[in-house]
Amino acid sequence: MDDEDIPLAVELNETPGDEREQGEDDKQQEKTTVPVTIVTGFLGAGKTTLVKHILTADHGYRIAVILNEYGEDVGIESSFVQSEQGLQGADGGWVELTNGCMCCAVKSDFLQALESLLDRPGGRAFDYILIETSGLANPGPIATALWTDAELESRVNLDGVVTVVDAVNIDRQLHEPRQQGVVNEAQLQLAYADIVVLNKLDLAEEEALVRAEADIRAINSSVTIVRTQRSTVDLGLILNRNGYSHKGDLCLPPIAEADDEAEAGEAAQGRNAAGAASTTGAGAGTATSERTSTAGEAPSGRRRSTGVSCCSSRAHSFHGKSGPAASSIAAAAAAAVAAANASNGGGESAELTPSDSLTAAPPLVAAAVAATAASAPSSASQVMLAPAPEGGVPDHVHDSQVSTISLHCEQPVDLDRFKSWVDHLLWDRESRPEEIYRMKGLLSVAGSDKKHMLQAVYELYEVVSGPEWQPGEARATRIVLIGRNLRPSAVKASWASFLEHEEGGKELH
Ligand SMILES: Nc1nc2c(ncn2[C@@H]2O[C@H](COP(=O)(O)OP(=O)(O)OP(=O)(O)O)[C@@H](O)[C@H]2O)c(=O)[nH]1
Repeated sequence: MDDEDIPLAVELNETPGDEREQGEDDKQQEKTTVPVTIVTGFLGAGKTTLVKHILTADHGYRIAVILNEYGEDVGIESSFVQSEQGLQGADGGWVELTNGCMCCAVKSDFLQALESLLDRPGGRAFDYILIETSGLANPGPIATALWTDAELESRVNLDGVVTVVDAVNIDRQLHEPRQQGVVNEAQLQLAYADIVVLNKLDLAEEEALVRAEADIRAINSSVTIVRTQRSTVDLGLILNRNGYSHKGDLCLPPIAEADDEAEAGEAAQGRNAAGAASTTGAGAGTATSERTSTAGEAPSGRRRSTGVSCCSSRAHSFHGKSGPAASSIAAAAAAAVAAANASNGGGESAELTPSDSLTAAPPLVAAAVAATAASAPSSASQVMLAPAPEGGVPDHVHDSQVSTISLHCEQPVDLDRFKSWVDHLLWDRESRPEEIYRMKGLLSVAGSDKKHMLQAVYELYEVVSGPEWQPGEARATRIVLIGRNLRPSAVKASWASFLEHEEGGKELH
């Protein structure tokens, strides 16, 4: 034997009989079950872009995709996915795409969608399942459920967790402190990752990419990281990883087995999908957006404010604390983070308190969408979002909470005016408390028969035109905003004022 060869402690052909039988049983079971990959990642990282890539790539699989959609507005993005892929007919929420793949958009109940998929008449006419979580979701509960639900487990096998990371924004996302007892979701998503797709290479400097990789490894040192643009990843790296094929020898942090924890996770999942996943600590966020009236052009042709500074700070470590009521899922994430702490040895950064991230959900701020048109201003000069009143955030928004606001109108919008409205909303932030993480919208644009899609991630946004509206399809504009310190009345008032000047009067929902 060459000196450099590492001797094997156990010869490969010496596997004891029992173990071999067990291994064969496992393999047999895997053959008869359908692999499931969970695609997670923070808001706007590129999860849906990855799903679209998978749905259109030449892999020969018939893939069923369960897409997450925000709160009340199921359908904004899936409407585009379906139109791009060709719609063949809907069945119980499931839509068959022309390439043999299927997709279904749900608000939060992934497991119910999974069951409905597995129970479809005609059997399992697909050989792979993808589940895309909400950008604010902790992927732990769904991973846990796939492991612990006996009924499901006999029909599917968890193949892996793919976490998509926005290379431009990961720094601020990871270092946003949360209220005591709540784990930052971006950190959890990394803690559970088997593979990280470090996306948006075209927008990030090499230095930022290296920093991002170091931060990712500080949380999850064993994860594989692949750099991508437009989430275009070699599918061999993310599908059929068999990451969980040897039970009891997980490459993930250990996952809870108790039913009650799965239920707690379900609650958390629903809460997240409803758009009010967590509360955050005061003063959170390192995002900086200088006030500017000049739009710059991002490399992709997107609009962004010229004064935006991304990836401005680098924290050197995370401080894990475990608490008495720690769920094992939270503890698992904490363990991953704590391991990073140990290796980093301290330093200044956000406080992380992972002890009870899955305990009682905070009050849903989504209810804030109940703000009424009565608060709408009457003059065009008030289209702008008002600054925060003296003394900080108004009382109807709890400080630092993440929430969702939905906007809607029936009449077509003027595209240029709409963009000006978005410019203002995202860029003119001086003295306003709102921090908008994400916007998505399906637009009905005046003078166009095509659907338009608004996509915004922090300050960067684009509006792209897509397929034509189908005959009989209700043309309307729907927008969702997710962010922190959102003041529904101010946002709704701004929207109402924008609509007031659109032809056909205004309509506010
Ligand atoms: N420039 C650039 N834009 C990208 C890249 N990947 C995705 N995007 C854009 O980023 C925006 C968000 O992408 P999505 O795939 O919708 O992100 P997501 O993670 O599904 O977002 P949520 O569902 O809101 O959490 C879209 O406008 C994409 O076109 C990339 O590599 N480069």
